Amino acid sequence: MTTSLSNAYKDTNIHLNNIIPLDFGSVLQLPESHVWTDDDDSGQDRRGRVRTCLVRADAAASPPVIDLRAPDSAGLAGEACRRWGVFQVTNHEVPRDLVEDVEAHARRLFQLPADRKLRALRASNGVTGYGVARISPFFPKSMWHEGFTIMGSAMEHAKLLWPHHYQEFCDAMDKYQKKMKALAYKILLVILKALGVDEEDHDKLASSFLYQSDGALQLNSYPSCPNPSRAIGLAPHTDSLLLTILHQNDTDGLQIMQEGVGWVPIRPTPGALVVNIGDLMHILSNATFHNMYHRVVPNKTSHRFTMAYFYGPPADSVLAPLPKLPGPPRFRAITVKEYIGIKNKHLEKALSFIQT
Ligand SMILES: C=C1C[C@]23C[C@@]1(O)CC[C@H]2[C@@]12CCC[C@@](C)(C(=O)O1)[C@H]2[C@@H]3C(=O)O
Ligand SMILES: O=C(O)CCC(=O)C(=O)O
Ligand SMILES: [Fe+2]
Repeated sequence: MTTSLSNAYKDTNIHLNNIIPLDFGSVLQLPESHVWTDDDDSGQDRRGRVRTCLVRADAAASPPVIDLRAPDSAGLAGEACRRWGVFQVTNHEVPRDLVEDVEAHARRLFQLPADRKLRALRASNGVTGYGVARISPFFPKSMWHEGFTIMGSAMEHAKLLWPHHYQEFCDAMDKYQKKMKALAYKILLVILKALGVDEEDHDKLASSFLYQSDGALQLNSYPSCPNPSRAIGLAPHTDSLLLTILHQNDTDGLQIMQEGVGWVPIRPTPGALVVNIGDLMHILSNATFHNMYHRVVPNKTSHRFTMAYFYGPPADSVLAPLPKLPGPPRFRAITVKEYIGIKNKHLEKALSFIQT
């Protein structure tokens, strides 16, 4: 029997219940707790600096936008994963009105008064509900961000937010997670193909844990910020699982670190979804695919809303570099739960603990 993905995050040593998001609606100035300097965002690693190396959008090449119906989508995705660790997809078959509906629900949620949102605060050892990003304890300053995490049904926390009117929210989240799961599976197949896993192998691997992957949905809000050049929306990090599918509203903010170049913005492209490679896919690809190191910066005048769907195998699955790949394996085999445990202790250094 497999253990669900949520199990990988339960009872870890991250305790967030004493860190709560700021009441963004009530502040006119950037509080000292949210002022970042170049040293504050380095976390466990010095690849990132707050603002000093943002490249102009037009000065750098950008990750590609790939049409999922194109016959060469696997080749293009493979190239993008090797070079960037991220690409955008169109023709993904997620209806535009569903995306808009979920975004509208997210807006409604984050616009609730602070005391109402705190009713749904994530429990100290829990995974779901309202609160700050899980990476918060690794950084000395607070982020200009609030989030709401869902795994499966959102009912438990939605009832606390809207005691009589939670059903519509839950239905929209269910519908969106179903669509995301199907899309993530489709993209997983495209990426595996790019790694040389062909259809024949799929039959052999049909019962593999990879194909039993599931997801978590994170609604993110980055309110407009009185002094965005000194604040951070989401501190630099990599996502831990196989891949993440992100919808961003029309407000810029997401940036990826490209070695030797700097922070490159990933601008919202109408109708496209951003797909990025996480740590587990980096392991599976024997480090040939980048696990995208990224951050979010806030905006002076507009409010950024995003929906991130994190996709990964059951907690007790064992992951290792795919055997077909050339070269000696660069990582030892590890369960998803063990990896998340290491990440929750060591953040960006986690991979170095499992290098061979
Ligand atoms: C399934 C998940 C991935 C995530 C932890 C979570 O339970 C939901 C939030 C996700 C997030 C978003 C911000 C960065 C990140 C590293 C974090 O701390 O929370 C990711 C987590 C992850 O990729 O492990
Ligand atoms: O909101 C964004 O643009 C990115 C969100 C993100 O990186 C995350 O939730 O892990
Ligand atoms: Fe992320």
